[in-house]
Amino acid sequence: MHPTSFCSPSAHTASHIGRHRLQLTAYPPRPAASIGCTHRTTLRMRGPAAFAHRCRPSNNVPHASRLFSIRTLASLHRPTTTVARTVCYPCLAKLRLLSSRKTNVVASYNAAASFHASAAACGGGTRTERKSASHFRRAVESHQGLREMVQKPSRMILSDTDRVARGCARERSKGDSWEVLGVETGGGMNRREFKPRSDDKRQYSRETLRRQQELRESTSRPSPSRFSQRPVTDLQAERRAAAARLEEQAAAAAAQDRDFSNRNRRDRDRGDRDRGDRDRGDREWPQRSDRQAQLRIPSLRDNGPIDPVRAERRRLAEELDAAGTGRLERYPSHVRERLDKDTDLHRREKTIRQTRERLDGPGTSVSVSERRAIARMERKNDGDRREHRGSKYDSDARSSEGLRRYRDQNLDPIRAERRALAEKLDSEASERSSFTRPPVRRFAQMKQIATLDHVSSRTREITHAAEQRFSSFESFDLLPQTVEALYKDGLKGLDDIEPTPVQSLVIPQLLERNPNPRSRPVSQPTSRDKRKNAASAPATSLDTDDDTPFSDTFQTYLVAAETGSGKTLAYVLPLMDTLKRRELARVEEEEAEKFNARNRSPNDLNLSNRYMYDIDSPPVNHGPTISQPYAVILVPTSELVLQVGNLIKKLSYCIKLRSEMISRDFTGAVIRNRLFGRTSPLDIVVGTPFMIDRITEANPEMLHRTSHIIIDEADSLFDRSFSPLTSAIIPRAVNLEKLVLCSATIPKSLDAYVSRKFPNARRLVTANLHAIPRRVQMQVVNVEGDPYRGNKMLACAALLDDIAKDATEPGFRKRVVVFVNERDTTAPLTTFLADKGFDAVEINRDSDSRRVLESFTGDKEATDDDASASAAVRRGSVQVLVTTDLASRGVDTKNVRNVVLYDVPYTSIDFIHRLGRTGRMGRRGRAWVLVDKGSNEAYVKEVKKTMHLGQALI
Ligand SMILES: Nc1ncnc2c1ncn2[C@@H]1O[C@H](COP(=O)(O)OP(=O)(O)OP(=O)(O)O)[C@@H](O)[C@H]1O
Repeated sequence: MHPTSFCSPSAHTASHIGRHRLQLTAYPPRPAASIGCTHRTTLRMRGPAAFAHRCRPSNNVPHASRLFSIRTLASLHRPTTTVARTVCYPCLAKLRLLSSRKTNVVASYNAAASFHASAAACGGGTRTERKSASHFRRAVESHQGLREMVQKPSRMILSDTDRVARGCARERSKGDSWEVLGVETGGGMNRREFKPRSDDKRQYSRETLRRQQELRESTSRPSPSRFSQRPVTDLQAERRAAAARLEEQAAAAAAQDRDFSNRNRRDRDRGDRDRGDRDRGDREWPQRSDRQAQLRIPSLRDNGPIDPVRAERRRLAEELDAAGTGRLERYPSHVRERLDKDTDLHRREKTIRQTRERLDGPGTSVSVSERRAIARMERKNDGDRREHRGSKYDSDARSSEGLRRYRDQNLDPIRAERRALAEKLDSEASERSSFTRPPVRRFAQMKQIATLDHVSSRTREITHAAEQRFSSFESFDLLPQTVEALYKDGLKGLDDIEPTPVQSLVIPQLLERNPNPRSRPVSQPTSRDKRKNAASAPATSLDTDDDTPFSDTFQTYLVAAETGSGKTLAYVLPLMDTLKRRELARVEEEEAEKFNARNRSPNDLNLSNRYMYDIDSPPVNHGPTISQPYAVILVPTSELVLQVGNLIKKLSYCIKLRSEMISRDFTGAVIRNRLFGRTSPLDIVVGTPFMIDRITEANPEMLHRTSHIIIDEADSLFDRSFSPLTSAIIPRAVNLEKLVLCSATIPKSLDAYVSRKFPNARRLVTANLHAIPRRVQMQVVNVEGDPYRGNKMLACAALLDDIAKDATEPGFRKRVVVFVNERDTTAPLTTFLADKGFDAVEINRDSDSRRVLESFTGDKEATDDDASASAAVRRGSVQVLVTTDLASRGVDTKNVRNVVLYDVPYTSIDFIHRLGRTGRMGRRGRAWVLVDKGSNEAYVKEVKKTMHLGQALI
């Protein structure tokens, strides 16, 4: 800013100032504020000589001269009692400057005045003004403070009188005097209040003190437990505390040292050099080495968790140091001897070389005795060298470098030992690959309701490596028809199909290449067996204390991967492939038998026709027999039966297998037709535990040929409500070979149950298990404040309206799933939303969920609505599904981008499953959580933070 903008002096100012040479008095409490001026200045003086001077903006007296005249008047009367009311910023700054420099104040005043005066002249002016300008330049050059001001003009400086007037500071009367509160300069962004400097200083020092205090407190906290999982800063704090302790010790030792030397000096001064006294002093004062031992840096092992490799290293080094101080103060005698000898040899050789050089030099006369001495030295050296021959000493060692290396490697046992240990530790550390800290569990609210099992980072690392191995479905050992079925029907319409992590991990494990697995004879169960089975059928649930493990005649797998990661195909593909291989093997066997029968020799025929009149007894009709599927897939709901059953049916078309679905969606007649009296054998049955349990309870033989049971959504099917049914089905499959438990979450209860009942189960979990993908964005909406004031339904409707309006998914009907906690909420919420113009449907046990879900799981519907459509039309184009957790598990809502959690889920498990309905298979998704005063907002925020960090929920 040009200086003219903050003052309007004239030649009069300079001359005026030049005439009056007054001494500026410093005012101790507020030196700057108490001597300034403004365009509206009032001076008040205490006592009988009270005086007031008022200077209005309209006043023609220039700025600097006013300043000066005020000072003149003030100093003529009683300067120490003068209190100016307000001060404009440039003057304040200058006067601060001046008052802080007590030397030659008059000259400085002149400089300040000329600074004002010449500022106007810079833009051209009268001769006097130009003269002032040169004066000003000189003044600025000589005056550091002014130079700074010119170089850095303040943005807060006022330019015209109106704003100056507006910028006058607020005032407050205090007794009979006026107190300067500060100077306000302008409004808007430039508004700022200047306080007297001394206050700033005090404030600053208080703040600094507070920070220092905090730092001291934090550094002197006790060492944390290894498992308290506090962030790294704690470790740093402890290190600092250790360092502080050390410093204290050092200071104490230094004080003792000083004390000791003072005492010695006193002794010396006293002339007391008696040996006895000195001995006494030595006895009192520990030896130096002991003191050093006392001051040894304490190991950081004692101060919380550090990298174990480093800790071990440090410990060993300390041990060695301690051993070295006591045992080997210097090298052992034999080492010392050897070293001395080496050094002697080296020295002698040097002397010989120098003498020889001297002898060979021109005109040198050497005495006989000298020649003899050299010859003696040479002989001795030769002898020493011969002595060393065969030892490790070689010519290389004669050079200083070689000697050092030789000492390092062979002679210094401490260093050698240290080096060996360091190498050992390094190799051990590299074997252990990398040290990974356990995941930081910093979330208190989540901890309180922690339900999920902890998967170690080591397991995650291993599985992550396994997930990377397969880049295409062809690289698995699948039958060609299986791969073809996948491309043509399973993932129809998708390009660049690659196995997902869970598929890479699971398919190779579940695939079976041996077409002739062990077969066990299946006997028809007697009524006694049935009774026994019924009695032994465990009514186990996750909570029962029945710890009897299931039979270990089959392999158990626990497969867990994040939602929407393709778990269904991960178990369906290897299952169908295995069944197809077995069928092909059976067909081959039968053909071979037929072939053998055709080619039997006549003798064999005679033998078989020996009893030619024997006839087979006619078949006894026992009524229709139940089909015995090779595999059974259990899922919790009839919606999932449809979803999984349809996928298998699609794949079966190419692979040529037979599959059926059984759920309450089908009538009894349909189910009977599907299971009884079939002409062709059944390969796969998909059903709910309820239906399969009822059928197999009456007809246990249905499962006698079953070699594979797959339990999808295993955490649900082993919970309190389903577990008795599920656990009863497993033992009925007497020929079971593989049991696969599949889930997106492993609750602690499931983990404990699997460990108890299937101790040999193999766990196949993906690296990202229990983590909600970052591609799902979650927002928390607090409905308590304006404009909703606790009206959650209104907040939900407003949210849906926003979704309807936004520019996402152009050209398609948007789909939103709204999750509620209680079944009773679905109906009123759906009605409310429908009243507001949304196309809202609910799904509960009584509604036709099949039709409803189809519209949410199918492909996206196109819409003609454009941005200019009315609000009602836009709302109508958003499909809203209001549901409980019924639709939160397994339902493949792959085209849903928006999920609203109307209620905060009770557990992390529900969070994962509900949010898992969006952002499936690498797609993006959005989620909103509505919180009111009854919800645990802190918990929701922790979940959000965890999602943001990409960590697993707990
Ligand atoms: N390799 C693949 N490439 C592309 N899409 C796939 C692949 N595997 C599966 N999908 C598709 O991903 C979607 C989700 O699959 P699926 O339902 O099996 O997930 P999920 O892990 O069982 O989910 P949830 O835990 O919610 O039950 C399905 O639409 C499926 O067709």
